[in-house]
Amino acid sequence: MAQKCAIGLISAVAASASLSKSNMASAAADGPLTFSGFSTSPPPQQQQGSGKESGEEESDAPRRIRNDNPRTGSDGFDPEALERGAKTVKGINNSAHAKKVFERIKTEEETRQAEFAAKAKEFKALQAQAEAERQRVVYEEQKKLSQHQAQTKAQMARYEDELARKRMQAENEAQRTRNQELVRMQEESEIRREGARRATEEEIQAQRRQTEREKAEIERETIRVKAMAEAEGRARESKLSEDVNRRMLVDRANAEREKWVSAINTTFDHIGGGLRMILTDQNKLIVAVGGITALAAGIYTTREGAKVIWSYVDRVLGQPSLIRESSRGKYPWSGSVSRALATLKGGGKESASTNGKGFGDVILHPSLQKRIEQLASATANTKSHQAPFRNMLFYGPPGTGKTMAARELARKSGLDYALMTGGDVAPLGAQAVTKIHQLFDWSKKSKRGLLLFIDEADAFLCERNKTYMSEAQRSALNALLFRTGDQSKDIVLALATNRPGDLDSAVADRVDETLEFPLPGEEERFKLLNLYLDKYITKTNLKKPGLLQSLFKKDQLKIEVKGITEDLLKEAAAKTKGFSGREIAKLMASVQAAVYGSAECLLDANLFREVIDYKVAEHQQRKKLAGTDTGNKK
Ligand SMILES: Nc1ncnc2c1ncn2[C@@H]1O[C@H](COP(=O)(O)OP(=O)(O)OP(=O)(O)O)[C@@H](O)[C@H]1O
Repeated sequence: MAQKCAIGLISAVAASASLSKSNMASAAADGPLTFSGFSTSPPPQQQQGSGKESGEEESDAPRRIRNDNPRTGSDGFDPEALERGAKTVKGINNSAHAKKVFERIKTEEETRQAEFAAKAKEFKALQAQAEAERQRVVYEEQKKLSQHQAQTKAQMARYEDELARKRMQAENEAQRTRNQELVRMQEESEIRREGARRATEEEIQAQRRQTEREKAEIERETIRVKAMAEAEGRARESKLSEDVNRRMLVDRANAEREKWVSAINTTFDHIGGGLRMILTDQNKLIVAVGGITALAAGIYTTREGAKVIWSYVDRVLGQPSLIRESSRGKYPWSGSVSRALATLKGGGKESASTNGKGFGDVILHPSLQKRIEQLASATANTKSHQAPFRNMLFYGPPGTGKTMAARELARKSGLDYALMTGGDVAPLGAQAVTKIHQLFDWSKKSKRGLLLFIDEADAFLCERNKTYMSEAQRSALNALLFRTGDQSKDIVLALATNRPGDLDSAVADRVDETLEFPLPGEEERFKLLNLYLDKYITKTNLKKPGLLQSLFKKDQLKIEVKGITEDLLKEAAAKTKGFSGREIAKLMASVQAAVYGSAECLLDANLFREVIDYKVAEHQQRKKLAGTDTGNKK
């Protein structure tokens, strides 16, 4: 029995020990270790803080009795618990169901052990979970940290980039400012250099101009002196030859006079004898007086009758007085006579200017020339188709070839042409209207059709309400407007003016084609210079002297031409900018005069240049004067 009891006690102690062990394990997990079963002196705060645990233990373990006065030995061991255990064991031992109790206790103990194992497992799972959680948190923290670090790094990079950009901008700005400063300095130095260059150039040019002016002055003076000397020489020469001629003439006249005196004396001797015979015979006297009277009356009557008949013929068939020039000639037959003479002269061949090809001696801009040619062929076709003619207006500066072009147009179109000047109408006064009608009647008689060219048309056909226009002039204009009211199949009206704006609006309304004649361009000036060089210099050498010239005058001077090249003519064409065709023709006439004025009758490059320069200076001067004039008028 005692043995059993001991065993029970031992197992109780073991159970307590195992309980204490499991308690220790749980306490290790939960917090500070509690040893409620065999606690010697539990710390007061632990007892207070673990109230619930002690409560739980109260429900699970046998109830413990509070010992306020523990009997502890010198070594600190309190045997009371052991005693209590022994008592309990004794109680259990005394019980009839001790075995059952033990078994129950064992079962409970096993259950509790299992529970503890489950709890430990659960605890381990929780611990693993907590570990995983901790790891996740650590990972997240690390992730956040790395993100933060990456952000910081990116910010740092951005900031550095920003700084670098700003630094670069600042550097660029500084560089640009430096460059601008440099450019400004360069520009200033360039301007200074340019100013100095210009000043030098202007000085050189002024000097050159001064030299040229002096040279031109000297040249002009030389030409003047030369011309004067030449003129003086010629005058002296002609005076000498005049004296010789006069003497010869006097001798010849004396001889003639003597011849005539002797002839008259002989005649008078005969007449005196005859008269004496008549006067002595009365019958003969009567016959002689009657015969002489009848002869005088016959002569007078014939002369007066012829005058009357001629004036009638002239009025009916003759050319109106307003016409200055005409291809028809003064009388209807004179056109064909002159044409026949021309044919005979030319041996049946037509000259280059009248052969229908080319454009005669008129040099025009190619486009204008083409237009005139087209107009000529259109006019020719108009006539052949019996359609009405188209009137034309030529306008442009003076001396640009308007009249010449009108003549060529008429020639090419196969029409007759007649030329009148607007300025001739005003002096006719009250006669003007009759003359205009006469002119149109005469024009209508042309079988080939007639191109009536009115030069300086603005003098006659200007605006009708101008105050200075006379009544006669207004009537003449009205007469012309009346005659040109309808489109004509006989007359082409070609008007030429330098001031197209002055024409009466009714006149402008009658115009179908308007052609502008501008000043010749460089190419045209070159051609004009060539043409007039040919006309005034080269061809004069080929001209045969006339009969009178060969009888009475000494041999014509031959002009020698040296060094007048195409380049020289081109140079002259460039210099003569602003010259009209007429001015160029006159310029070449001046060249001819200068050649005749020279001792050797030689035209070389120097003389040619001299005259050109002189004429160009003259032209500039004239233009300047005209400018001042117009300025003053304004
Ligand atoms: N285009 C030209 N081609 C050849 N010679 C010309 C030309 N223009 C003018 N001339 C010369 O000038 C002279 C005058 O020409 P024209 O009478 O045709 O001029 P215009 O224009 O009718 O002048 P204006 O308006 O003064 O009457 C001609 O005789 C000729 O020597």
